[in-house]
Amino acid sequence: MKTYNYSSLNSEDINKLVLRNTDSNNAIRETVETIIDAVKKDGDKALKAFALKFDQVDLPALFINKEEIAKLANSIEPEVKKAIDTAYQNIRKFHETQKSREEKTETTIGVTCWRETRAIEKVGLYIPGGSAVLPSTFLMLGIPARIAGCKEIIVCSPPQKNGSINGYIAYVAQRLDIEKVYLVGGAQAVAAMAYGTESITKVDKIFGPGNQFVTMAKTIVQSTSNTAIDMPAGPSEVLVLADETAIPAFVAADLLAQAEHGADSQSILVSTSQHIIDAALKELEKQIDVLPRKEIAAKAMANSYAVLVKDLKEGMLFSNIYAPEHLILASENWQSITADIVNAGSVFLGNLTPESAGDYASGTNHTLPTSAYAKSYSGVSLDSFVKKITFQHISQEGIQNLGPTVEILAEIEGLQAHKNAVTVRLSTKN
Ligand SMILES: NC(=O)c1ccc[n+]([C@@H]2O[C@H](COP(=O)([O-])OP(=O)(O)OC[C@H]3O[C@@H](n4cnc5c(N)ncnc54)[C@H](O)[C@@H]3O)[C@@H](O)[C@H]2O)c1
Ligand SMILES: N[C@H](CO)Cc1c[nH]c[nH+]1
Ligand SMILES: [Zn+2]
Repeated sequence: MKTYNYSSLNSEDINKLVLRNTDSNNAIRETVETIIDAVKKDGDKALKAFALKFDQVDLPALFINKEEIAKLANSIEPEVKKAIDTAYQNIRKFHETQKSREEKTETTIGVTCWRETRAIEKVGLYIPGGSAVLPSTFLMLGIPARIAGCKEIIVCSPPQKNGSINGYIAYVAQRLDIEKVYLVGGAQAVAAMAYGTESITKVDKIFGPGNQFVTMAKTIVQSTSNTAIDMPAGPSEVLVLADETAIPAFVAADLLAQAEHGADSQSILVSTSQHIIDAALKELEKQIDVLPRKEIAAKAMANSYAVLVKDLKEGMLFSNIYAPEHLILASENWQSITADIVNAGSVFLGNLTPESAGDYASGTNHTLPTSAYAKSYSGVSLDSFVKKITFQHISQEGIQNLGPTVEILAEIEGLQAHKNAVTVRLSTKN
């Protein structure tokens, strides 16, 4: 892994360094556009053809129904059920705290304004299942969707080689009371949920992470259909900011945890200490050797780097430009620097807080913005599944009070009909 010295980098170097290798990938865009067009034209037939092409599965049916879900869910080990239940409870507890109720405000005499929350009616959840099946992502998306009260929840996940879903996905589906899981992956799943097919309902908003094909498809459909997306949540990434109080074995483990997601993942180490960088890289060589997904992790690490900085403040400057999906503060001094965090999807504080805890079971959501989108997007939360509608009521006293102001403003914009809508009320006493 290459090490850069922050003091010898100019701003152009830094801007190049923080670019993800997934950015502006025209080949992927072309592939995805072709897939979207085929789904729009041929619906379910295209979905089956893509399952054969990309997942090597000849699907007799496009979905697994409730009875099949129950059978598969029954087959899983009791200790896994217990672990899923624990994660479910913690994620539910944290997301329940996000329910908010806003006060009504009288902005001026007789004029009352407020907002009310309504669930998005139809949502589509994408559960990745290419190189690893992620039931944890199903929990992260399904729990807030249920708390919000979404009426229809469509779930798509790539078919496994046996043309089904695994028992862990089925158990989560059962816990969330999901009727069907569609055996559709990749860009074609996103297109199906954005445009609808014979068997998949068009949804109002699509949620979920995925590989470059999934993320590109989400980016395209949000501007070509009236279906919204949560955010671009692509290949996983982590930035570990470590000082001399970091523990090299922990740092190495955290870098590898995100690297094993995919060859296009990225793990960045920023440290105030050359000794910590050297020791963490040595540890990494040891730890990577025993990983079942070591080839994938090695490719991701080849696409990663370290940066030597003079202190935590300088490290945070770099981190804010990189805007990582996950930021780990591997330091006993983490309290001294949290106020400087501006851009990050989710933050893990101190040497004993592994990022994996947030991936699975601490309670926070693991569906997070990647590729520097943490500069402008938040991760998935209860808010992602609701809309906030504004309301207002104006009384007799209120229209007399506010009306003249509206009349003047409408006048200067040359919008006479707007002005009249007030004037007719001012002249009519109820
Ligand atoms: N940002 C987040 O919050 C977050 C959370 C979890 C996972 N992730 C990321 O999600 C990703 C999951 O990726 P994955 O590949 O394992 O699963 P995936 O489900 O996203 O993608 C698998 C699908 O991709 C399609 N595909 C594969 N090769 C293709 C090709 N050549 N052309 C067109 N389509 C093709 C297939 O339809 C396949 O079913 C990883 O990169 C992981 O890092 C991100
Ligand atoms: N780290 C991923 C988000 O980038 C989420 C995940 C799911 N399973 C394990 N990890
Ligand atoms: Zn992970």
